[in-house]
Amino acid sequence: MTKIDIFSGFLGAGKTTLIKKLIAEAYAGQKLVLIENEFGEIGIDGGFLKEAGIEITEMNSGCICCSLVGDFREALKKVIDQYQPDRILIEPSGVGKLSDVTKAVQGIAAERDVQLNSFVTVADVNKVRLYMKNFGEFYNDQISHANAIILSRTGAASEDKIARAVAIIREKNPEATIVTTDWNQLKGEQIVAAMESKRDFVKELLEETQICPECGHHHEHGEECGHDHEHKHHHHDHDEECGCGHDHDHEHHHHDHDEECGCGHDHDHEHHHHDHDEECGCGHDHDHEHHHHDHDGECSCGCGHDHDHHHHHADEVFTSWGRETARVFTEEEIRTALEELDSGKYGVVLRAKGILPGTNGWIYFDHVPGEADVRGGAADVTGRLCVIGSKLDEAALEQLFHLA
Ligand SMILES: Nc1nc2c(ncn2[C@@H]2O[C@H](COP(=O)(O)OP(=O)(O)OP(=O)(O)O)[C@@H](O)[C@H]2O)c(=O)[nH]1
Repeated sequence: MTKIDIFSGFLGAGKTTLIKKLIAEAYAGQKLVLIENEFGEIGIDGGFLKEAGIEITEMNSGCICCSLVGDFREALKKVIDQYQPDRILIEPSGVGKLSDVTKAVQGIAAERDVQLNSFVTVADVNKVRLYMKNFGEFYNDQISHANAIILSRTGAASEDKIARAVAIIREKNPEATIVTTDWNQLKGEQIVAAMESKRDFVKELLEETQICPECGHHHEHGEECGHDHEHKHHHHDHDEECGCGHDHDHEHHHHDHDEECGCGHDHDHEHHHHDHDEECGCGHDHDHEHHHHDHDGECSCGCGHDHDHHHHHADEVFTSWGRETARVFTEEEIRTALEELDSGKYGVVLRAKGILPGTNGWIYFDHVPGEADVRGGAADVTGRLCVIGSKLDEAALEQLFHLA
């Protein structure tokens, strides 16, 4: 039996950072395979764990949920047959839709002995609102399909910022565990436990005090309840309890997705039809009040493609620019270039990373809007850099990095 864990999350959210932590602290001693799908043509993350004996399958030049979906299934099967690992960690590209990835993985369950263990989304606490607004089609899919959402960068965020991020995430996903604590304060095992199950404090307390959750009376251990609890209203979808506190007979054994409960309370059925308030994802701030693009109308999203209503593939909205180069850079040059990326002159830059020869040793860098990390590292076979975003101006990027 191989467990499969999916780590989704938008560009630069912290997926790789989290996976590294879990491998070091929680998965020690297990036979692991990591399947990484980078959106950019040039794989840069690969290699970081090779020394640690982790098997890595890199899938670049496309999205495992769009153009590479067939290849992805084959790669999964091959990895299972070849290594019989305890766990397969899947890191989809930052612009992959989690629902597409889980579908692809579910297809495997019929053919191989696998357990779909967790679907996690890593979200940068500082960017939840922005990305939801500008890239909602992709972002909200990742948020709403996760069984746990792990916020990154909370160590430096205010209590208020964290609370606001949680509130808007909750609108899209009422069920998931949301990890709000700074990862540095948590052991890998604690994060894995949160990914795999949701703690229900009410249930735990009731069990501890031996209060019957059905009738609210105290029963001695092992004692039958004796009350007539035939009103089991398993009729809010997905085992959801009504929670409205009324003793009403739920005869209507199943609310369909859009059907109102009728008990007059505001139950949030949002997870049945997220589509309504989803953004187009093309990066424009337009209000989609009436469900997406009109069915028989032209697509108004402005991306100029003749595509299926409200379903963009990542490569219709996002592009990547990458180069391999032997050019030697100064650290100063890199820092200045990364600052420039936020100016808007190069398109909407969402992520940049690189490993480049430098005048004082090799330079490694990571960039997300408003945040650049430039550091030293080991020499590589050649220099590589990659920029991902929407409406990138490639000629301007070439000039910025003096690669024209
Ligand atoms: N301070 C801080 N930095 C973080 C945290 N998580 C990620 N980062 C930084 O953010 C950058 C991107 O992190 P990655 O782990 O590479 O993000 P990713 O989601 O794998 O990114 P993609 O490669 O775009 O898929 C790196 O510079 C990390 O060091 C965090 O919790 N706190």
